Amino acid sequence: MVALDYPSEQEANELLQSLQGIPCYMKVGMQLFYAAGPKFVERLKEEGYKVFLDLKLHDIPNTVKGAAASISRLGVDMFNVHAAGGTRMMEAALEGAEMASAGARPVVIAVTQLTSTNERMLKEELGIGATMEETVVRYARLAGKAGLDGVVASPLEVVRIKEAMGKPFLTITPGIRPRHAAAGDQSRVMTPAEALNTGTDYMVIGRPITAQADPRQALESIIEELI
Ligand SMILES: O=c1ccn([C@@H]2O[C@H](COP(=O)(O)O)[C@@H](O)[C@H]2O)c(=O)[nH]1
Repeated sequence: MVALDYPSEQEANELLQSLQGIPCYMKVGMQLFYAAGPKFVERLKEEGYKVFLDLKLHDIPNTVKGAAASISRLGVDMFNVHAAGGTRMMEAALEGAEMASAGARPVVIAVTQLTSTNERMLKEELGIGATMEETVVRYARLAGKAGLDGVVASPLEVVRIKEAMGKPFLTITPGIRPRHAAAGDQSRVMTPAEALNTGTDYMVIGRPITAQADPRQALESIIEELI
């Protein structure tokens, strides 16, 4: 999955042009969605892209249900909520998605702990006494209980999530960094090859592709590393 983190539709278009013909999911996050709006998402779908709308819903259940319905009407393939919203909120997301989709609803997943969070932040800032792995697995269990299809986590937690939830429960993993790439604000990272070995279902990759002088070449070299 390529993270289209751009401030405008025009810049996203340039990236789409440069990656033409390479089959990958396009992830639209808050930056681009708030700039380009639902129309851009609809256009991606019309052009045949698989779309993950990464808006990380987190609100009271009734509001999330409505937002999930609006998102589902855009025809996206996947969207997410924060597991920290609790099981009732996650169930409401699913209800909204089902209500708005005739037949196949989008895949609905939950963010566990952001991949920018490290163990120190977990303990000292968030006041969570459990380890990162325990916390992520706890959120994965909540998401599974609510009927969601999977979670967003770092590749470091995939093996434990799959052990706890079974293989069909999806893992979507940002925090992917090729060996010489800067980690930036990401704390829990793995290389693409290491992440593949964990059995993750989808890798989300942004700046190691989008911030490079030649994004196509950057993506091709990541794919080569994986085959
Ligand atoms: O825990 C999370 C949840 C979402 N993300 C998103 O993934 C991409 C990662 O981009 P990079 O440039 O490869 O760091 C970005 O859109 C985040 O919003 C995440 O990183 N961690």
